[in-house]
Amino acid sequence: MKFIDTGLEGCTLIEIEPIGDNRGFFARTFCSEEFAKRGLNPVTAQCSISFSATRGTTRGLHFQHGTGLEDKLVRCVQGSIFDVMVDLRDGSPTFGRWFGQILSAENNLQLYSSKGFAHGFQTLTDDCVVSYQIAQPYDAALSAGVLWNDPDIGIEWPLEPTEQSSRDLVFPRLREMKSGVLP
Ligand SMILES: Cc1cn([C@H]2C[C@H](O)[C@@H](COP(=O)(O)OP(=O)(O)O[C@H]3O[C@@H](C)C(=O)[C@@H](O)[C@H]3O)O2)c(=O)[nH]c1=O
Repeated sequence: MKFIDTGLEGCTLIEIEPIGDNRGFFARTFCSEEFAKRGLNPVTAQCSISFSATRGTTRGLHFQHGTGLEDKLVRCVQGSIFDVMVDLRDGSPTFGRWFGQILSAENNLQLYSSKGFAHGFQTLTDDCVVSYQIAQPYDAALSAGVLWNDPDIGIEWPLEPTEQSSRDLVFPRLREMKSGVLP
């Protein structure tokens, strides 16, 4: 696995390194020892997947509050997505900045963010499957979000959204939040 700096401390791009042979390939997508060595949380409390049928489906931007703050590893295992992490950490020198990266079943890239980031993505193909590995359990009571198109964040989404949840459309803007998210 290669660990690649994104310019946002706490957000790391990870390139998996497939070992190919006559059958196909084998690759590690996670290794607790390597994660711990690089300061990434090696705990896995939950693995989840989502399926999005339509290109342009946009999910997020999500985070959990307080004790629910998440360390999250995201991978696209079918199709292709534009994946985004936003730094919401109070006092962070990169507060409010975002990092976006295309993740696909083919490009071998995964995106990791530590506590205090919001996450969202947009599907670039139909029939996308996104896989998550998260260090904390889901807690609906702590689940929160910030508006996907907040102009103060200014994410350059590649497509006009097609499908979104009603909840995602009414999240507050960054400037309406009382404070950022404390890691
Ligand atoms: C995230 C999540 C949702 N749910 C339930 C709540 C709801 O009934 C249904 C769909 O939830 P959502 O609408 O929140 O699903 P979705 O919008 O796909 O939520 C996901 O978005 C991306 C951007 C992330 O970063 C993920 O961590 C997660 O927040 O699944 C769980 O039971 N466990 C979970 O971990």
